[in-house]
Amino acid sequence: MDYGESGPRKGKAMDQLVIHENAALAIVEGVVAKIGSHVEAAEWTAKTRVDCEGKLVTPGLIDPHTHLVFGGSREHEMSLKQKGVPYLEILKQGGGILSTVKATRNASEEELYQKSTFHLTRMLAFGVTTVEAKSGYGLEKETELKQLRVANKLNDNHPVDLVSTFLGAHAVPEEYKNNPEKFLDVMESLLDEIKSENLAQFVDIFCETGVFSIEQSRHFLKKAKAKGFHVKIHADEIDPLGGAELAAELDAISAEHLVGTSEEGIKKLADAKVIACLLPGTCFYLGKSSYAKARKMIEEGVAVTLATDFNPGSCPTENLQLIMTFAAIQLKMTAKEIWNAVTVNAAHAIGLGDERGIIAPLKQADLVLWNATNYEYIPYHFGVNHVQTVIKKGEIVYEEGEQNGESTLSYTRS
Ligand SMILES: N=CN[C@@H](CCC(=O)O)C(=O)O
Ligand SMILES: [Zn+2]
Repeated sequence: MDYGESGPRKGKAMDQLVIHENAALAIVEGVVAKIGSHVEAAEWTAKTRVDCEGKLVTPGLIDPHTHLVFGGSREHEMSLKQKGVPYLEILKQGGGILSTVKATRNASEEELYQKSTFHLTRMLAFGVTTVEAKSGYGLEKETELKQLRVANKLNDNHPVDLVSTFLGAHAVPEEYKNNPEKFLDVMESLLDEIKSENLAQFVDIFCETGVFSIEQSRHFLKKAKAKGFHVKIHADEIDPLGGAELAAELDAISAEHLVGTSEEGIKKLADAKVIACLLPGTCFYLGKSSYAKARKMIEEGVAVTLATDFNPGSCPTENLQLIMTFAAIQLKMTAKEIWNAVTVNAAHAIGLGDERGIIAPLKQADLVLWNATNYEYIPYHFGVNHVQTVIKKGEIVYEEGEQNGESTLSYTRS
């Protein structure tokens, strides 16, 4: 991808932050109008003032990889995992993704909408103001479109903005288990309708042993590109098949997981300017001992972003702050690299880098006021929520509650 001059941060630039001390900012009509000192701000006229004294304020967090809309849950898989049954074996036996497919097919659009609202509101409480949401638990026309419609409706009604990704190629359903190519043809046949109704901005595929091969993924994603979609790939998550190399070949906007990616694959990602979307929460939850080689990626000049991968199987958490800690401990990323990963680079990974992800004049006023004095504190003190206030397009949409230490949550959208 060509991002021009103001693209994602990479290499040494990933380890730099612009920090304004004792600063104030003015918001007009949902965008940042100016940044000045708190002394200057005393002269500004404002309808509403938010006191941030002594506190950290950052851009709203952006979660660029989630599977937000799904039916059911998979807590019954925990004991299988504990017995050492591998993730792909559970899938092969008709569980895993396929069990969520059954629950999602059986859920009404309204049920999915209510359930996704609950998860999305929790993400907002953790400081997330923009989310990417994938389909992929339908694996048939009706349910895939149902999932995408739910995500689009959430984008219309919920304060958090959503971008949608069509992941119809997430697994081979039982009906096509002996003919995955035919199944991909069916998913390909949905692309025109998805495009014309603007139901998704991206197309993704799970390129993995026992799911879709490199050849099948190349064929499918080329068709999506020909229809005008940007593409993403679940690449090298379990087995190093060469998904990163394919992402580079296809000029994907991002490649996801990349746990087993080779050094050659990393170089190709850097050359092709594919953003590496790393998901350390998934490695943690699958009990893996190896994680994506973030240090090597940053050294080679790959722009890295981080996401929850929120889904009912391999990473059931809405908490992007927790992922920031995993990135520090397991990926050895610095606090500055982590903040760039979950803000500006995440925005670029979902095509919104021009308008959000940093605090600067004319950028969308999506902000988080933290119960912390400095940016290093958030990945350091883990497992709790540090958010005090979330501002979305200049409006307060979440405030930590004061009663009994519990959070209260309010959101309206004008
Ligand atoms: N690996 C493929 N898809 C998801 C998991 C989906 C699931 O297990 O339900 C992922 O990115 O980890
Ligand atoms: Zn995923």
